[in-house]
Amino acid sequence: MIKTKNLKFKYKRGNEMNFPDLEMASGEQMAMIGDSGSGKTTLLHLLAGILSPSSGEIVVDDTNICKLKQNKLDEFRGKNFGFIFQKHLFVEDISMNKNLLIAQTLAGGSKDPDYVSQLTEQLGIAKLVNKYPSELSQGELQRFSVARSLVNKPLALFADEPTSSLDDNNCMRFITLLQKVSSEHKLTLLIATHDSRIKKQFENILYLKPSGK
Ligand SMILES: Nc1ncnc2c1ncn2[C@@H]1O[C@H](COP(=O)(O)OP(=O)(O)OP(=O)(O)O)[C@@H](O)[C@H]1O
Repeated sequence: MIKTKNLKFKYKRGNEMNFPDLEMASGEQMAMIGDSGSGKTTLLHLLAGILSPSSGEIVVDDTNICKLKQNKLDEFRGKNFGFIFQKHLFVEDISMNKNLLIAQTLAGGSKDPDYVSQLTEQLGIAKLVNKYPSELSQGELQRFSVARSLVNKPLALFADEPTSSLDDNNCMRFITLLQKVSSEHKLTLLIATHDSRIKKQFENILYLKPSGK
């Protein structure tokens, strides 16, 4: 469960943003829609504990993450959240398999090659694990991004504009993949987007108005 209350945030040189309260049950899927500048990335970063709110609460299951000290917050984030961004950044001079394995150790856990194999099988990229990032297509890298977001068995997956550079077919294919992964792994899924094609794929939508109000 992810729940926010009276969340406010202000960048050093910006206006205060007020965010609508959010409540997502475990495994729920939601799209966050808003124009450019409405605060989608900011809200995702607040939920993920990358930014701290100026006031308000963010509760994930029984933990108010705003009250965690930095090292505990980093640990909580690594264990419980997966991220997918528009650009898929991987370490260029190691194989995809190693990229996935370091994502496990960076989050403070130990390497679990069996789970990595299981995920790459499930996502149809098992044959590509010994390739390097520069040898893969954007679509393949995107699947590896999904694999990487799942390697630590998170509770929630946050995706920031994951489809804005995709054509219609690939957009729908990717959203369907994220929804399938979310259902199979019982992951809470929140996708931030201004891509109107995504809207009809979700029953639950959080609308952000400019400046978060
Ligand atoms: N580091 C920063 N310092 C100051 N203002 C910022 C910073 N990052 C974002 N902003 C401002 O905060 C507001 C919300 O930005 P945010 O990136 O969250 O919006 P968004 O809805 O994700 O936009 P987009 O769809 O264009 O990615 C915008 O007005 C933006 O200019």
